[in-house]
Amino acid sequence: MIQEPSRKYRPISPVRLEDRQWPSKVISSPPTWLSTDLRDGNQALFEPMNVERKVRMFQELVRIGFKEIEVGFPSASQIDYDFVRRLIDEDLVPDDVTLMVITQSRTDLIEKTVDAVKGAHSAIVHIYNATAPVWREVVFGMTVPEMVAFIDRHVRYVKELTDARPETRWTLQYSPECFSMTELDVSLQACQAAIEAWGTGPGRDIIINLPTTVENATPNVFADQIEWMHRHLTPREHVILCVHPHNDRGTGVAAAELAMMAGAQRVEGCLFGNGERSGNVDIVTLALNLYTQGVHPKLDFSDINGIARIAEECTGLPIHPRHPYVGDLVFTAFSGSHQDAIKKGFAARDPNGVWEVPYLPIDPADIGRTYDSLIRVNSQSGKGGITYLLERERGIQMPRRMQVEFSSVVQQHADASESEISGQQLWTIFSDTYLQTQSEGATLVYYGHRLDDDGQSIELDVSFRGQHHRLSGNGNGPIAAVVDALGLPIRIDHYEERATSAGAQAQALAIVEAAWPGIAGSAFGAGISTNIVTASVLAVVNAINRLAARGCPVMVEAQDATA
Ligand SMILES: CC(=O)SCCNC(=O)CCNC(=O)[C@H](O)C(C)(C)COP(=O)(O)OP(=O)(O)OC[C@H]1O[C@@H](n2cnc3c(N)ncnc32)[C@H](O)[C@@H]1OP(=O)(O)O
Ligand SMILES: CC(C)C(=O)C(=O)O
Ligand SMILES: [Mg+2]
Repeated sequence: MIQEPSRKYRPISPVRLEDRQWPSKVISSPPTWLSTDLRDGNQALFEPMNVERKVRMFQELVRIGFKEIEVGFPSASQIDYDFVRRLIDEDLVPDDVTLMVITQSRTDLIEKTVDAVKGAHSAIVHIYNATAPVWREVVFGMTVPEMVAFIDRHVRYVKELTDARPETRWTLQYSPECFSMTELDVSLQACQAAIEAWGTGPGRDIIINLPTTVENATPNVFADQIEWMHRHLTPREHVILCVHPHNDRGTGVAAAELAMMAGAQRVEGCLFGNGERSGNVDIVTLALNLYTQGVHPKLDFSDINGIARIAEECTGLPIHPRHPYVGDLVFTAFSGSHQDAIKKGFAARDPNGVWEVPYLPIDPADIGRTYDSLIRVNSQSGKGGITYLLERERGIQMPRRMQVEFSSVVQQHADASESEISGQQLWTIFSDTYLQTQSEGATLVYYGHRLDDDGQSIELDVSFRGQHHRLSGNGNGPIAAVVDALGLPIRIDHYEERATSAGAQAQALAIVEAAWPGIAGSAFGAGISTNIVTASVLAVVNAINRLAARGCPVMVEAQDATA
């Protein structure tokens, strides 16, 4: 990089528009969408689509709900020409869908283009020429008046050819390529030339398409340019004002949104931002941005993953995991405070109310995404996410203090492994920590019990240090009876039991927090069984084993030793 980029790069001049209106406008209805996946998108691929892939993409675009689709540059390539013919000849174009075909302003190419859509019920012929100073001077060698005459001549030629084919409903689209780099008065002259040559008026609309062929300014400048054109184009009521943003500065979506606020009625772009260089504007993001503001985009992204897979297959380009709305990770929170807030948001959610789940701009279910990957665990995660995942995967609900304790155990594993902890690994850690507690030399092992009918006295079979013991105890419930039978000075600070699944074969999860007088802190233990008393006994035994691991002097005295 050079030290003084101002020697090499020029900032764009701001538009003099003191009374600009767009900043206080709100987008309340969707634009007309045009997909250029099969043209601008296609001309940007390592390997352009063959006819089969184009048909597949076309059918997907129709399914999504696009009513205007730019299908190619038929005068430039035989594949494009054959593809357009196939759509028409095989009657693959629904009645409410209009094909658009692009051509340079050259008579031979215009002829072939109009010919390519022969027999279509409706068609848009898209004609363009670059209008910005460098192109005028370097590429075309034309003055502004010469360029205006050039546009007039070629639009009249399109009109002549299309007027001769009244069986098709024709619309003209004119694009001053590189509009955002062109002086506004020159763009206006170019567009007015096209508007007049086309005979625009009642029953004969024209689409004026204003591109950021190469995005070159902040989106507010583009919005000013659009509002300026919106105010000056005439007859405005017969002009469909369209924008075609690219994404060279990474602000294609913002440019399109501000342009809609500034008067654009139609937007051209590609699925997932495919397109030349850094892409055309991403129509999926734009549409779902509208949706999350309560405006239905009139495009259907209910199965966004399915659409993504087809787009990837047709273009050969993978979608980034962080791509808005569709990326594999965009509904995933790894970080602790986000996980905590999402978990609480879901718990507090009114299924029929307004969507207000923290950190989730959209309900993933609305676009066919599951809640499965919402929360994933790594070293950045906290108790909220960990407990959410365990509850979702295994139906395990932990009391708050146990959540705190368990999250630090998981944290150690995540730090040590330096990788993500899956739901299965989380379960293994939970199980090793609370269900299969083993401690050197002093491990209690549960073998069985018999509880009397009123649930107040128990006979317990355990082994300790290799010796089997049959112990008996009494209490005002099974837990108290177990503690009594063991004859240990433990205090039960917390006990809870709940089913981890529904149905007759449901497993009960018992959780016990036990403390040993004189030893700081407490220990949790858990037990899982289809029998609720077994689950409770296991939970007590596991809590004791964890206390023993901390140095509590556990000793089980035989009352009635068995062989
Ligand atoms: C920003 C965009 O996305 S615009 C779309 C761009 N897409 C494409 O160009 C893909 C398809 N294009 C092609 O395959 C080829 O350009 C073709 C087949 C159309 C034409 O090929 P060629 O006749 O060999 O011309 P070439 O590609 O070199 O184009 C340059 C010529 O076209 C002229 N030209 C460029 N754009 C235009 C235009 N919009 N209208 C009229 N002439 C134009 C140039 O001035 C140059 O003319 P010159 O030869 O007299 O100097
Ligand atoms: C042909 C035009 C509209 C284009 O694709 C562009 O300028 O980006
Ligand atoms: Mg383009």
